[in-house]
Amino acid sequence: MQQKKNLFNTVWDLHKVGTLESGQDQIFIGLHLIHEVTSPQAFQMLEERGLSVLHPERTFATVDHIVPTANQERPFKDRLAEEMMQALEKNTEKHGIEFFGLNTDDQGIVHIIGPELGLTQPGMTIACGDSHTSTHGAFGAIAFGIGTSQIRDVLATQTMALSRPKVRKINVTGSLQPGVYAKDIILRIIADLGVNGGIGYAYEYNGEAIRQLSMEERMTICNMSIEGGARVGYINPDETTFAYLQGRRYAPQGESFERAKEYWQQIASGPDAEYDDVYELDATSLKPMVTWGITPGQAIPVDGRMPTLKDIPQDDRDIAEKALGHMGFAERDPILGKKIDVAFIGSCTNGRISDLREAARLVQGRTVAKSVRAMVVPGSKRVALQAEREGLHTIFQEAGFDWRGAGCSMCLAMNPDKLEGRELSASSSNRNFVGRQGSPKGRTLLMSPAMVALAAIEGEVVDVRDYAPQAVGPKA
Ligand SMILES: CC(C)[C@H](C(=O)O)[C@@H](O)C(=O)O
Ligand code: SF4
Repeated sequence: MQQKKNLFNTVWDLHKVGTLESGQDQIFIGLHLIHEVTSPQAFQMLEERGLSVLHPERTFATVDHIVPTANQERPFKDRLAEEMMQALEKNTEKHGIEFFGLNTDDQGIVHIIGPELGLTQPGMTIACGDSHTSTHGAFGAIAFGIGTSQIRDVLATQTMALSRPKVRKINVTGSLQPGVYAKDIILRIIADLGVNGGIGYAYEYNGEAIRQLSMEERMTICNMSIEGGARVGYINPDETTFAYLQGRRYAPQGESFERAKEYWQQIASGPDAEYDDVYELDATSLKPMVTWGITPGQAIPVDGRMPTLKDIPQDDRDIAEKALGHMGFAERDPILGKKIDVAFIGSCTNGRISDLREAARLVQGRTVAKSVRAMVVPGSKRVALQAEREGLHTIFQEAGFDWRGAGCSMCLAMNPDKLEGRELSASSSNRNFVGRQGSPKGRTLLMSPAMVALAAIEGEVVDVRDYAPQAVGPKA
């Protein structure tokens, strides 16, 4: 392995089958994950051409987006949801693809269960018909969100055509202060570089602050790469990665684990690896971040104020004006103290066990404000079961949160969980687009799950650093 190559280029070159006439590379895909929303049309395309799935043993399916989180009785009340579910059941059965359905403990949001099951491993190429596939990069895999025709290509050939992106190293130095989390790192990066700043790039997150993060925190960061325009985001594998993977169902076992580990160590970017661009960020100076607008890049520190339109570069001014209009906020408004109606803890960004533990710790012994509808939706069945073993569900329920079944839920409201009217929600998810949480007039403030938990209690945006600051801190 060449010392100067970064992980991205090493893994790309190892999976390159050839160069196509178009100039794109044909890349072998080691792991293909599918869900109910984007796969039915791809299977239909195979059908129309009389093709079969080339490597069903490299393809795994789950159901997440349309899953009702309260009543999961079949048939689902929503006819379209039931159709999507049936299509996935039929397609996986017909092609011999493993399906982690609602009747198993393995079901959950695709980006949560891949890592949980040890399917996601360093050095892999991973594809899934879902933009947040970048999450899997947290393990030192290169993982691409793909569209329907690419799902078809991967099903039929286990390869797809891709143009090689450039690689930007995002070097996060220092250490996070108490009350500042992985979510705040990525919201800051997107605010700084812009929602389009990463187009044409893969982001390598590196530096002391990243090395200190747990795997779950690393996933939060890689998950939102796509919100910054980078289709791929990754972190070099290290001892934290290996410890997480050891013993997981699909991870190599025993001696093969040791061999794999040696290999995984070799592919990591070396100290003199080269990049197309480098961006520096100091973690020590970061504060809890909250979005005030309608793109994940429109975020400010919790003690900050919304921008003045004339100070915003022309390119961003129109969307900022639209954002203030939609949100019903004014220039220079503080974000602190904004009254919320709904609190949502969940999603593939922040619906893992460590997120729930931290939220529960802050909620314990407190009560949700009367004006707030609050819910916790574990990202997977396994997260739900673990939380229940630890009694977290009781803490949430006693405080007045709704404790739900696993799925995407109000992250995008393709199920019955939706905002109503102009409701303002504090949400641990990744997108605050207009209408994202199910109501065209609905409004979303993105923040860390700890901040959502406290907003639920107080009925308004508060600063997590003001709550038992000595006890608040990044998760171990
Ligand atoms: C439904 C799916 C295609 C979509 C995505 O690609 O990300 C969804 O998961 C989302 O978060 O908006
Ligand atoms: S939780 Fe949200 S972002 Fe993640 S896959 Fe589901 S809908 Fe997409």
